[in-house]
Amino acid sequence: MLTLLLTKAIIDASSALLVAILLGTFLPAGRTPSGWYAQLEMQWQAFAGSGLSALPLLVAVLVLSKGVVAPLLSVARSRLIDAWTLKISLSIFQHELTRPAAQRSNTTAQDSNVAVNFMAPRIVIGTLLPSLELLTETLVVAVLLGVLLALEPLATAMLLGALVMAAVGGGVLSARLNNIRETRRGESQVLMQRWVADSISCLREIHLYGLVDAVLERYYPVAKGFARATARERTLVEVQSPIMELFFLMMLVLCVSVASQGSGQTELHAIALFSAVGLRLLSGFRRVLFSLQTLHLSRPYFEELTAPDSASCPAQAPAQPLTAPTRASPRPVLVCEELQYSYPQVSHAVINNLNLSIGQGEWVGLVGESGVGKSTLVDVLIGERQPSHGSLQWIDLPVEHRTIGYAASGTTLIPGTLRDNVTFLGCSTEQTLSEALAIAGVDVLLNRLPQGLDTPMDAVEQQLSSGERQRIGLARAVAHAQVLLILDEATAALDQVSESRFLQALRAARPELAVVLITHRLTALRHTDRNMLMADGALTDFTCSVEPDQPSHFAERYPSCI
Ligand SMILES: Nc1ncnc2c1ncn2[C@@H]1O[C@H](COP(=O)(O)OP(=O)(O)OP(=O)(O)O)[C@@H](O)[C@H]1O
Repeated sequence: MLTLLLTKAIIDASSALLVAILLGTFLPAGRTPSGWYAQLEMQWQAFAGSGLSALPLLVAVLVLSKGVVAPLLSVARSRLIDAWTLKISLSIFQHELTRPAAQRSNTTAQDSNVAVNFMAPRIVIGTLLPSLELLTETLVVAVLLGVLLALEPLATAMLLGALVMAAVGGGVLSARLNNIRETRRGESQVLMQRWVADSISCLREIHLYGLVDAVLERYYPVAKGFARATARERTLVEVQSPIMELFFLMMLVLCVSVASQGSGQTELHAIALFSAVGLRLLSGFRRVLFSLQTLHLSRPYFEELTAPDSASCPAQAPAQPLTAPTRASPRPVLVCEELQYSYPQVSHAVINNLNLSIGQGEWVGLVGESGVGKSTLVDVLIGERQPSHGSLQWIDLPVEHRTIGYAASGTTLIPGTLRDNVTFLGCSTEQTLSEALAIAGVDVLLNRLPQGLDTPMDAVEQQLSSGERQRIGLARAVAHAQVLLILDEATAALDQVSESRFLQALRAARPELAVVLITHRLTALRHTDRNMLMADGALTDFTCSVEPDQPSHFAERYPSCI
């Protein structure tokens, strides 16, 4: 990259000199013979032969370098940026996907965290590149300018005239290019942002179902499209820049040649030389400012990237040794003993001395006041958070987390079809898929969709009710659950009859499945085998005879749970 930039800077600087020489050829014959330009001209004649006119050659070299070579170098540079953007984007996304919950900030997917990550590739590219450019271009321009300033004083309204003309022409060109790039880049930008935001909203599912690689694979073409669009945008800008400079220089040539006719001035060539190099200086300053701006913008992101805890993901905790089950019947699949968990920077433990055993096919209801720690417990159960104390043992499970299905109250739909959203980039069989759809009651929605399972969700997402959306989330969880299904207020958007139907259908179709049902709704507890109440970080057995028409018992005892 540095070589490319240096080559381009040298081409630009040489072009400026070439223009100055070209301008010299238009000047009146009465220029000072001892002047530096006359000396230069003599040397050229000695080198090229007196009969050979330098003019066509100089014009050809100038047009070739500014009009062809410089844009080509810009295209090559954009290709490199393309590769960088893609690589940085993927690594940031992978980092975000694999970072343990404890290291994640509290911001949600829609918040600045994602926005910062999304902006990162552009910020990084926009920072590194101008910094390198500064290095090469300001060096060349500063040297040239120093020499020319020593030779001649500043002058001329002609330069201003040329600048005005270039600015007007450039404004028109920029407006047209802006329109083109805005529409092309906008699409991939929206899709990429959506992928990152949605994936971060679904992190629990992605981790549980072991889908980090699958998500990255799907994200790859999106990121590639974005990288290409970004590179294309930069290419347009970069190609525009030398063309604009050429335009400006041509204007300058015109102005000087017209003004010098019969004027008798002898040093116009110096003005021209100064102007040509001055142009480079102007663009150099512009890039210095741009670089400073982007460095300023990107500083918070670099600080986050270089923070000690973001360097890498710690290795997954080794599997706990299997011990004898503590309950004989039903056969336990999960046993937790004396679990403890505190959030960083929070003094009290959200989970404190918590014991829980879940048997195969057993349904456990989990109730408790809002904010008591139910979702935190789920995070600990599914391995998103590591307990600070106690043991958590999965019995006889070869791959401990991929056998758990999980659904929460909110369902994030990922870009793709309904099928993609239920299989969730995994490889569920048609039978598992249709069974999950039927249990969750998505089959009704399915009949309404124009392309059935292959209907792109983008097209119909706005038309889905919150209950229909939740059914898709439930189907996703059921399709992935093999041993345990965790429903964290996952039926809250369904009416009670629909919720009851779903739970009955689930029990009938998947009797082997253990279920943890977290709910604030009393009637759901009719479907569980036993219930636990969470309070002060621990669980206590909770028995209540809950009838649909007699909710008062539970409500009176624990009014805040309803
Ligand atoms: N990332 C976090 N950092 C610090 N504290 C947190 C974090 N996430 C949750 N908490 C706090 O931990 C406690 C338990 O939160 P949790 O979401 O587990 O409760 P909950 O029982 O699931 O609540 P609800 O029924 O409202 O969903 C709350 O006091 C909450 O403010």
